[in-house]
Amino acid sequence: MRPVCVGDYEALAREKMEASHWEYFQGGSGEEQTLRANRAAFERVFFRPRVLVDVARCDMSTQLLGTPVSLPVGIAPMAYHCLAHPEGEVATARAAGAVGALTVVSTFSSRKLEDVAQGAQGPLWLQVYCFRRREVTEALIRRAEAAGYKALVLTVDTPRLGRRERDVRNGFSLPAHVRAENFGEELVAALHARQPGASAVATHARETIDPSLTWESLAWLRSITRLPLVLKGVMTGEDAARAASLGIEGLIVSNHGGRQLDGVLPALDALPEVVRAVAGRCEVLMDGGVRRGTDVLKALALGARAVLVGRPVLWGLAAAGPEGVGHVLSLLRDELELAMALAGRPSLDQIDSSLVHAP
Ligand SMILES: Cc1cc2nc3c(=O)[nH]c(=O)nc-3n(C[C@H](O)[C@H](O)[C@H](O)COP(=O)(O)O)c2cc1C
Ligand SMILES: CCCCC(=O)C(=O)O
Repeated sequence: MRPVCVGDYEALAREKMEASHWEYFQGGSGEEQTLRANRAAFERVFFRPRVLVDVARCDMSTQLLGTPVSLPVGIAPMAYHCLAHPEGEVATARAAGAVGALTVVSTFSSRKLEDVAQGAQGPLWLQVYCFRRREVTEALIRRAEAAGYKALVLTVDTPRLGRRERDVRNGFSLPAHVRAENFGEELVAALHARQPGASAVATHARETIDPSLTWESLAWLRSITRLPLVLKGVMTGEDAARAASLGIEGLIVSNHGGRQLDGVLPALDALPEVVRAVAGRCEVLMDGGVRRGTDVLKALALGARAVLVGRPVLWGLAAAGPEGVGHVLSLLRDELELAMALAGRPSLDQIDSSLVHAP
């Protein structure tokens, strides 16, 4: 039977994938406390629906940093889609574009960012990791500008990689046919070096990503690009207020899908304090554990302008290629539309905290 909800794709994807690649996708860090908590947080929030509202038409379209999108659900930046499907990020972005959804492409995409842009009909942002070698980051940003990417998403929760014990046990490394295609050979060789008892992705991150990045470094980023900046991985009101005061255009409340600091608050629980702290000065998105249209509605009610979805997109891609990605996004869109109708909130501007009873 065709999957009826996003979760149905999980088992289908698992059957198609090599076990250690699957574990890289699925895993979190440490005890995976935060990974589980991201999901559990949605179960603690309940709706307060209004009735006798005309819901004959529900409008989900909005703008994200000036980019029109047809739904407030986009694709989170994830490395190495080619582990799921040979067309990788090209297939993902094409499918997202077909439903009018935003795709955030990872620094570590397994297809060149230019090739992803060429195949996509929808809006693209580029996620950036800041390298120790600044010229590598700068060159990446220049290419993103030339290829028409509309914003940069700087990931700030990854000075090093979290310890993902599944990857450590598997001695995870990239197979030869899956490459970090945005970079030349010398920069990515370590990703393919198999070491028992170590994750090659973690070793590589330690060698390449700049762990000394600070708030002061943002001025450098600003000086080399005019694209709007989004910080991904902000989890406190303190950091959110600082970002807003620096004029950062967007924040993504995220704990990296439970893959970085284990024991961090679920992203949904951190959302309200971030929204409060920025007080409308930047656009706030969230990711982590979104698996249902009702999850999207809860995040919007708690102040997110939009959500990003991570692993379910890879499940769709592994199980059924671009059609699978398109189906995952349309399931979320249709579930959100139904939830808005049943909640008596036919447009996004009618969704606010009065819609939820949060603990
Ligand atoms: C396989 C995988 C690879 C990821 N790669 C990146 C990445 O390259 N850059 C980044 O900022 N976040 C990365 N993330 C984190 C996602 O952007 C996102 O924060 C997280 O997956 C959201 O949680 P969810 O998977 O529960 O939806 C990755 C996540 C996964 C599962
Ligand atoms: C160096 C980062 C690798 C991709 C990533 O962010 C992840 O696996 O979560």
